[in-house]
Amino acid sequence: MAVLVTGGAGYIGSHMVWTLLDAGEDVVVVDRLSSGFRWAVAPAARFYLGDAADEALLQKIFTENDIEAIIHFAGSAVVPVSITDPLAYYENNTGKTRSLMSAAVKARVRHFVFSSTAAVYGPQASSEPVSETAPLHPETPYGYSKLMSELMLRDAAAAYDFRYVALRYFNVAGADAKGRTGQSTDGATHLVKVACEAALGKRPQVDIYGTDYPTHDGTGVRDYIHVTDLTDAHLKALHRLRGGGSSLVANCGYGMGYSVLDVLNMVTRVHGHAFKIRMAPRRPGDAASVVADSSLARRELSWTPKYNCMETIVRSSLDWENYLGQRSNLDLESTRKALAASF
Ligand SMILES: NC(=O)c1ccc[n+]([C@@H]2O[C@H](COP(=O)([O-])OP(=O)(O)OC[C@H]3O[C@@H](n4cnc5c(N)ncnc54)[C@H](O)[C@@H]3O)[C@@H](O)[C@H]2O)c1
Ligand SMILES: O=c1ccn([C@@H]2O[C@H](COP(=O)(O)OP(=O)(O)O[C@H]3O[C@H](CO)[C@@H](O)[C@H](O)[C@H]3O)[C@@H](O)[C@H]2O)c(=O)[nH]1
Repeated sequence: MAVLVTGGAGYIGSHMVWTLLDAGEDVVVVDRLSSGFRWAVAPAARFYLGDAADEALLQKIFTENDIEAIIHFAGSAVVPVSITDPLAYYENNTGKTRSLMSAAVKARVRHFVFSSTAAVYGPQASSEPVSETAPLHPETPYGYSKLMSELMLRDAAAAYDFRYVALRYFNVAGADAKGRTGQSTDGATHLVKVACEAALGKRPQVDIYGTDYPTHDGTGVRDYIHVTDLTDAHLKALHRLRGGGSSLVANCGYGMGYSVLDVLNMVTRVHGHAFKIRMAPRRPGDAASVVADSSLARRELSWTPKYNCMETIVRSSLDWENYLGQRSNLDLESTRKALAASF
């Protein structure tokens, strides 16, 4: 029996593949490499290049492998782009999730774990910490594209022999403790990645988007979760579904809020050198503070985070950024091309 990981060449998906392999699972990946990298996929996983909604490709994957569960990461994840190009987000995040679910139901794949997001709550999430029963008012097409997928999962589970766990991620950061993978996307917008790049001289500075929020220092507060704790929650979700547990929607965060300045100070401290910081206006769609009530995931999934420490998150991110810097762009590019040519 194998687990199909869609988007397994991306940031979170590539960590999921290692978490599954470390747990002795048989892993199959499908990824179209729009933002992921072939070299990021652990060699022991079987890789299919293509779209996670391509019916013929999925049919081939289901025929060639005994897929028992799907963990679905493939999607578009840059929130501001979802505002300028909403239809692309509804297509890739909602329409293609529907196609994948339909193929799963037809092939009798009964277990599905889905990448959802804290963005489903919207800006009123400021009354912290936010639990799963909070009103769902996404501020962006990205949040709606994920919420609509959650609703499809709910209805599919009511109608078919199909169960799911949707995990609403808060701010994912950090890299594999063994240095096997990390966040490699060019032009990333996530704060921890941006700050690590600036610390290592890959960017001229970090802009702080808003200094007048009603938070302890005026900058935005978020709940940063280490990517390996997140993938461990997915593994626990898989165990729940296999054990006959009911479908579940649960937050994944630590319940600890850090401001932008807190994060930048930690990067400076761990790195050992200051880097340039610039005050900038608020970014559209940003909430003042978003912190998880994660008691449901801890209870229902028996999930106990192991890396819930900002210093650990930042250290692993800096280690990965250093590693990327040591491998020249040429090296990464030629690895990528050579692998792509082999398909
Ligand atoms: N990073 C975060 O903070 C965060 C927070 C909440 C939710 N999420 C969700 O988690 C998932 C993974 O995010 P990530 O940060 O790893 O992003 P990522 O861009 O690094 O990974 C996405 C992967 O999916 C692939 N992909 C995209 N569309 C595809 C398609 N139609 N078919 C096949 N492959 C496709 C990309 O090539 C990439 O490898 C996304 O669904 C995202 O919305 C991320
Ligand atoms: O260069 C930067 C980048 C970010 N920020 C601030 O840092 C905080 C975190 O921003 P970012 O890392 O971009 O994450 P979010 O906008 O909070 O969104 C993330 O977290 C959401 C869940 O809460 C996910 O759904 C999204 O995919 C993911 O991008 C916010 O206050 C931003 O305004 C800056 O000040 N400067």
